[in-house]
Parts: sequence; C-alpha cells; structure tokens
Amino acid sequence: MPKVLISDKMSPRAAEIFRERGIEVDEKTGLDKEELAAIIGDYDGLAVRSSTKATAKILEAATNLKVIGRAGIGIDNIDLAAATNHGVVVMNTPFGNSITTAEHAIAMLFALARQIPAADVSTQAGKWEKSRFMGVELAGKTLGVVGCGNIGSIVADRAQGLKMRVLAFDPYLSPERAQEIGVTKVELDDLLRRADFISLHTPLTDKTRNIIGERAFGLMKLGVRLINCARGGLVDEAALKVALDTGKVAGAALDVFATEPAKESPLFGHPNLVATPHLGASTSEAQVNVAIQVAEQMADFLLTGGVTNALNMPSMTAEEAPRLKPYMALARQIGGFAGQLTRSGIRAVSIEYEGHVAGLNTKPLTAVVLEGLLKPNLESVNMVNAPVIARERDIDVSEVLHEREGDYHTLIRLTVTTETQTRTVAGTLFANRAPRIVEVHGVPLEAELSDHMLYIINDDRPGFVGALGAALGKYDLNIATFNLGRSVKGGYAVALIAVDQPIEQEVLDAVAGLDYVQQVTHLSF
Ligand SMILES: NC(=O)C1=CN([C@@H]2O[C@H](COP(=O)(O)OP(=O)(O)OC[C@H]3O[C@@H](n4cnc5c(N)ncnc54)[C@H](O)[C@@H]3O)[C@@H](O)[C@H]2O)C=CC1
Ligand SMILES: O=C(O)C(=O)COP(=O)(O)O
Repeated sequence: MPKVLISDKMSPRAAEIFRERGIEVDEKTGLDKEELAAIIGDYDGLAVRSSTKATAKILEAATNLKVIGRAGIGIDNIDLAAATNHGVVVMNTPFGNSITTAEHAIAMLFALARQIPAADVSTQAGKWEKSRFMGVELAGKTLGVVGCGNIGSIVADRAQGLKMRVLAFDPYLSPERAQEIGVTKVELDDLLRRADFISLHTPLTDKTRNIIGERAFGLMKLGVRLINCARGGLVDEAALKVALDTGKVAGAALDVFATEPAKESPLFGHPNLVATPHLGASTSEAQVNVAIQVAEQMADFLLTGGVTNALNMPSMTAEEAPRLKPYMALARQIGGFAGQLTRSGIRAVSIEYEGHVAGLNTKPLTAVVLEGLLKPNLESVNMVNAPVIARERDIDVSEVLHEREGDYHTLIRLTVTTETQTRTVAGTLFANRAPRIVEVHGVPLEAELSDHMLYIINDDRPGFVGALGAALGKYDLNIATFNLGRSVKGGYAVALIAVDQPIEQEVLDAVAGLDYVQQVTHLSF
C-alpha cells in the first residue's frame, strides 16, 4: 500500500481521500528539515503547501518518493530540478485557489484606498480620527496588473466591475486574450508610469525577482499604491521602504515577503503599510478545493500512473494510464534495444507513431522511449528526467504521427542517429497487449524480448545458422526462441536469439569468431 506524508496544514479532506482510496497517510506538520529528512525515506508521496521546503537534501533522503503534491499554485518551496533528477513527479493545483487569491488582492485594494486597517485600529482605540483617514475612490482609476495569468485576469475582471481601467503587463498574454478579458496590454514601464494602483501576479523567477525595485519606483506616479499577493521576492523591500518614507508610494499592501514567516521587517509599523501573513489562499473554500485536488491527483498517480498538473512530466489521465500501460512496456523495450546497441554519442532521436498508437497521448511514451534509450549508459534515468537529460545533451528529439495503419494495426518506430550511424527498431503490440519487435535496421522479423538475448548481424550465407547452433550447443546454451530476418537475399541478416541462461563473454567471443558475423551483442530486457 503506498504511503503519503502530509507535512503542511491542509483541509482534512486530503487525508480522508487518501484513506478512502486505500493509501496510508501520516499528517506531521511543523517538522524541521532534519526531522523531515529522517522520515521522508518511508514515503511514496509528500503533500505540501508553502511551508515545507522540499530541498535537494530532502529529495536525496527521499529514497522511495515518487510524487510531491502542492496543494496550491507556487512551487518555489520545491526544488524542481532536484525532484526531476530523482525521478519525482511534482504536481500542483493550478486553479483551486485562484479566485480566493484574486479576492484577497481586491480586499487589499480597498484596504489601501480607504486605509481600513489603520482606521480600524484608531477607531477601536477610541480616537475617532475622521479627518485623518481621507480615502481615494477606485472608480475611474487605473489598475496595472503585472502578470495576467489565472489570478491576474480574475483581478482584472473584478477591477473592471469596480469601473477601473486595467492595464496589463505580461509578455505571454496574447492580444486576443487581452481583448477578451478587457485589458490593455502594455509594456512594464508604460504600466508603471500610468497606474494608480499596481497589483503583482507573476511567479517568482529569475526574470521577476525584484521586478519592483528602485528603477520601477522611479517611474511610478507620485502617490501610487502597490499590492503584492504573489511572491515576496518580486518587490525589493528596502526600495519599497524608501518609496513609502518619501511618499512616492502612498500605500503598500503585502501578503507575501522575501523571507517567510516574516516575523520582523523594517517595513513593519509604517503607517501606510497593510500586511497579511500569506493569506491569499486562505479561505475554507479554496483550502477544500486544493486539498481534494491534490489528494485525488496524487492518489491517481500512485495507484494508476495517471498524471495531472505535473510540472516535470507530460500529463496522462487516470483513464489513459491503463490504455498506455502496454505501450509503455513496448516503448521501454524499443528504447532499451537501441540504447544497448548504442556505443557513441546520440545526436538525434525520431519516434514515429503509426496506426492506433498515433491517436493516443504519445508524450509519456516518448519520455519512456528516451528512458529506455539512455538507461544502458547513464545512472538514474527515469521517464521524468529522461527528456531533460536528452535536452541537456543536445539530442534532437522529434515525434512523427501517422494516423493511418501500415503493415501493423499499431507501431512505434525509433530511429537513433549517433555520431557514427543511424539505427532503427520498431515494435507493435500483439492482441493489443504483448510487445513484439517487428523490425530491426529495416529488416522485418518478429521477436519477443527477454532476459538473455543475442543480437547478431551477419552476411546472409548458407550454413551460418547451423554453425551458430553448434557454437551455442558447445556452451550448453539452450535456445528458447530464434528469430531471423534479412535485408535482401545475399545481403545482411539479423538474428535475435533468446537463450535460457546468462550469456558469458566467451560465448560472445565464440560467436563473433564465426564466419560471416559482422556484429554480436548481448541484450537483456
Ligand atoms: N498569496 C498567496 O497565497 C498566493 C499566491 N499565488 C501566487 O500568485 C502568482 C500567480 O499565480 P497564477 O495566476 O495562478 O499563475 P499563472 O501562471 O496563471 O500566471 C502567471 C502569469 O505571469 C506571467 N509572467 C511570467 N513571467 C512574467 C514576467 N517576467 N513578467 C510579467 N508576467 C510574467 C505569465 O505569463 C502568466 O500569465 C504565483 O506566484 C503564485 O505562486 C498563488 C496563490 C496563492
Ligand atoms: O498557492 C500558492 O501559490 C500560495 O502561495 C498559497 O500558499 P499556502 O498554501 O497558503 O501556503
């Protein structure tokens, strides 16, 4: 039974779903990094929010871990590259808390416009400072949305409901989408110059870190108001302090901080600062949404292999997973076949999907072909990291889909180009389940792959098969299956021979010494 650890506070629905689906679950929140490292090796899955830091060290210790589920959106607390290297799938719940977070940004907008938090403190202190808290109206003002994805576009929608004009800076926002959601797409500097309110909704990346710093404040209108419900590192907090002190920024509302938990900050205590402790996603509705989603997604993956919302692996629905399973076996064998024959650097890989398979989700199959191909020569390759490794090694990977059937109802053909040659191998599923190799090097043959196999290329000459049988008999090797094919009469022949025992080097040497043999390789599947 798979075992999951929930290491951040989450709606009880997550644990209930894991249990309902037959997954053992432990809930241990507030662990420090040593405590987490000490127990993580026991788990197949880890469910987190933003507190747990899934660092490279934790992943190193996570010897059984297969999946990390983020009940929320941002995954900056998870070392994605390290997870990928360890073959751990990382998934999030990209929509479960977006409305709630957008609503928090709108709440911040009002809080700033009408200074509600400070007015509340003053009023409850018995001061009745009516003239101190003069506000600004939102209608007719310009809101600049930086990052107009799921949350940014909901904020834009709500702001238009308040009769604000919305400018958006997002390099990936298409003009059509901008028009559809009623925002004006502008460059960042233009937005900074024109906006009365600015709300940030980008992920934290190398490009967005400190995107709002001294230079940006310099461009803004005097008396601008800034809202950050995305990630702390987007705003240079020291520069913000200066901008608040000088009055350039009339108010800033921060839900997120460069270091969290933010128990102290030079910004704290500033009369024009509104601060909340990373509450963007904290509504009961959003927390139930993300808990259900993350538990369902992780359970699907652990129980069926279905992959939804993964950030380091192609998606595969729970319905697709069983249909793809026999193809995964075939893809792994085809990749492994070519990989075991490959002796020099791989330049290009082309995978053709023909007939039935071309109508399926081929992305996971390509990942598995690459895993099979790279595994014989590299440590710790799996379907999660194989596409990344291929990219890092400048291997050009292409997929070709032929929906029409050829000689077979369904076929995967792999062509691998190395520094020295090009090799092809193709396979099908018999009765839609059992993998069979049906073509090697352009030569048709039909072979089931097994543990101990000889792959031989020889000149197509009479007497060769007899000589080979005699040589194997001499070493007491019992032939289980013998599959032969040839290019053309008198050309070259390919043999795939399964034997019952492990094949020693002296057998390979003896076969290599036979007349007409061009190549002999031991293959194992
Ligand atoms: N405060 C909180 O509790 C919560 C914070 N968040 C954070 O909100 C942020 C946005 O989340 P979503 O809208 O769901 O993400 P999303 O991926 O739907 O949208 C992000 C947008 O930012 C844009 N973007 C990327 N790089 C950019 C750049 N250099 N300049 C301008 N735009 C850029 C993307 O094109 C995309 O449209 C994330 O950082 C997420 O972690 C999300 C949920 C809760
Ligand atoms: O979903 C996100 O990106 C969030 O920032 C929410 O964080 P949380 O789950 O509330 O710790």
